[in-house]
Amino acid sequence: MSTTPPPDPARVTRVTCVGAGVIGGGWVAHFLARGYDVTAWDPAPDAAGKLRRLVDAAWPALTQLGLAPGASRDRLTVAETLEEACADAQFVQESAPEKLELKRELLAQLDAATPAGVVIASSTSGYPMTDMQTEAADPSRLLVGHPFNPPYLIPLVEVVGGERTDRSAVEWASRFYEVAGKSVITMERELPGFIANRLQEALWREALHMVANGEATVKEIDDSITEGPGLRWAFMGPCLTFALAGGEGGMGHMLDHFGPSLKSPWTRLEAPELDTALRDAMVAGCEEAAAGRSIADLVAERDQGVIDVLRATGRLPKGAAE
Ligand SMILES: NC(=O)C1=CN([C@@H]2O[C@H](COP(=O)(O)OP(=O)(O)OC[C@H]3O[C@@H](n4cnc5c(N)ncnc54)[C@H](O)[C@@H]3O)[C@@H](O)[C@H]2O)C=CC1
Ligand SMILES: C[N+](C)(C)CC(=O)CC(=O)[O-]
Repeated sequence: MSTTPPPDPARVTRVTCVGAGVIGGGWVAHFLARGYDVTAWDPAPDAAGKLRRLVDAAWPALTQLGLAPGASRDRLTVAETLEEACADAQFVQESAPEKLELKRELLAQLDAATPAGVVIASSTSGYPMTDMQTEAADPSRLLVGHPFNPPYLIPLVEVVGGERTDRSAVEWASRFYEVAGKSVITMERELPGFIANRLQEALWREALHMVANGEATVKEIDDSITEGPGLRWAFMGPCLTFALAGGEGGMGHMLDHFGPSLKSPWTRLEAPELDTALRDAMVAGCEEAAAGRSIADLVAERDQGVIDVLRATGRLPKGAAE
């Protein structure tokens, strides 16, 4: 780790976001709404216009949630080069495409361009930092800060370092994200898919299986969650809700009762083949489930839904309009 200490997490005013697609753009919107100066860089020729459209689409939801004092879309700068974007960064969030080689090279470039001691986080949805920090001169400040879509509304960030990450960088990032309004899980060790994606992957694998085998439609799969367990999961996780399935006997009775019958589903599950037929069936199923709503309509519907759930469960950020 560099001997230059990073700034106090509570005193950070400038954040750099590298990669400005769905997630990078979502991070930009989040940090702007929390009152930071944000510099973004993305190599795509149309990146600036796309980013500003994404921030504009997110702003009504963020305004409804309550903006931090001084928060403004005017505090976004789109840099011409990666070096310019990182030159005076106090924190860097990388959200480039999920390709291991690209991440390795990009993180090394970011490390070279960012002031010593400043922490650099990757939004990767699954690569362990140990596999991504191989090319950087100072891997000790590189870590994963895995967000959930959209980062400007879903509170969770999973923070985890790699084998060559300094523990102090992990602690710094966890504290910084908390100050920036996120809900943080700091993981002690690397797990493929971290915690939440590992769970989502199990669900997703079975959804694809059912569509591939013609056992359920996309709409039935989605309705089975939104009309069923999803209602509970917004405020009580899968373990505690299943403890209630054991009645007064709680989790002990639940496991004694249902454990033996779960052995078969736990052991028969395999990865489905993601062939063209399955890809096309998923795309057609989602179009049918969208029932004429555009992606922009669905984004607005999702954003309002998340805000309503946060409000209903008493988790609106401080200062949000009731
Ligand atoms: N889409 C999602 O729901 C989530 C994605 N993530 C992670 O976030 C990261 C970004 O994913 P998305 O935003 O979905 O992808 P995206 O495809 O929407 O955006 C990626 C952006 O990176 C830019 N880019 C391409 N090469 C680059 C480079 N060398 N340096 C910097 N930027 C570059 C592209 O122009 C594009 O704007 C990935 O690591 C992904 O795993 C994490 C959580 C959720
Ligand atoms: C689809 N995804 C694996 C990239 C999703 C995530 O990583 C988290 C999320 O937003 O659910």
